[in-house]
Amino acid sequence: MSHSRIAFIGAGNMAASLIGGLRAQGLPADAIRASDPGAEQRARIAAEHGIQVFESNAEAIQGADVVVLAVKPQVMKTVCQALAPNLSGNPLIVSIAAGITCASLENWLGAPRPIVRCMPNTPALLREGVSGLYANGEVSAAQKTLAEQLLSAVGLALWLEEEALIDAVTAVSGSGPAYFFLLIEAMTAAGEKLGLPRDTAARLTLQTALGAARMAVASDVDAAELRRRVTSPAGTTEAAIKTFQAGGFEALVQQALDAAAKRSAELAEQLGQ
Ligand SMILES: NC(=O)C1=CN([C@@H]2O[C@H](COP(=O)(O)OP(=O)(O)OC[C@H]3O[C@@H](n4cnc5c(N)ncnc54)[C@H](O)[C@@H]3O)[C@@H](O)[C@H]2O)C=CC1
Ligand SMILES: O=C(O)[C@@H]1CCC=N1
Repeated sequence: MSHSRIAFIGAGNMAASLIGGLRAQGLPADAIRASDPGAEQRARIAAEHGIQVFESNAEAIQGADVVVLAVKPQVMKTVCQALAPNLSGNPLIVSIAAGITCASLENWLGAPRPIVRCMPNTPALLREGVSGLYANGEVSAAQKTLAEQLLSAVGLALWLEEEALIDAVTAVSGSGPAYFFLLIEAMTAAGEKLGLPRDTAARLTLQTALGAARMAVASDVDAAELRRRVTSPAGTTEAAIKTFQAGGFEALVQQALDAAAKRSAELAEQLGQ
């Protein structure tokens, strides 16, 4: 990574997280460029990270070893078709867009190209993200290492053998932070209904979420065993868990993730044309 030049197309939230992670890992500012039509985004990212910014995508990719596509899925086709004639030196293309396949990218970029498709998540902002990565057949071993270094700058990076599994990764971890936020919202509201001041209910919930996640990550036993250790026979936890299970909690989680994975595949179908 130390000698690679990286260009970001789109300087929004995910690009800012990735650039922050790369800078924190010691990649020099002059190795990173970014382009965005938004003057505000350009000014913010330049001020925050000291990198060179461009209004023109074509200018930003000059001399790049890695081009990171960090625009919304809906504009990806237009962006790629405009980039295609300006790509020289066959850089590694890294796409973080939800629901855009390697086949669509290859089609829009106009030639077989080394492409790594990733699904990161927003905790990347705190370098606590996790990403699933898939490399097409054109990607060299050195380029795979580059992509992995890029995504591991903001968290855990896990390779996938099949591109279709990106839909499952999107369902589990891409959208996943929102499920935990929903549980945090619901537990805070329930604590308030039980009589706690809102702020106390929120702080109890948040620290419990953090503590439970840290315990589960650090532990050498699985989550089911950790749950059993909290659950005294005929105690309070058992009363709550039985209520979750009577309401079909596990089946509901499966249905929710099935819906997310299905939507990811549908988006690929719709946006890939
Ligand atoms: N937010 C999330 O939880 C996740 C997002 N992603 C993917 O990351 C990608 C970026 O998402 P965010 O950073 O959240 O969006 P964002 O809206 O913050 O950033 C996108 C940026 O692209 C810029 N842009 C628009 N048209 C452009 C063009 N023609 N050329 C260059 N830049 C252009 C916009 O001005 C904006 O700054 C999306 O494809 C999304 O699917 C992936 C995983 C999780
Ligand atoms: O909701 C979405 O479609 C995107 C993809 C993963 C997280 N946000």
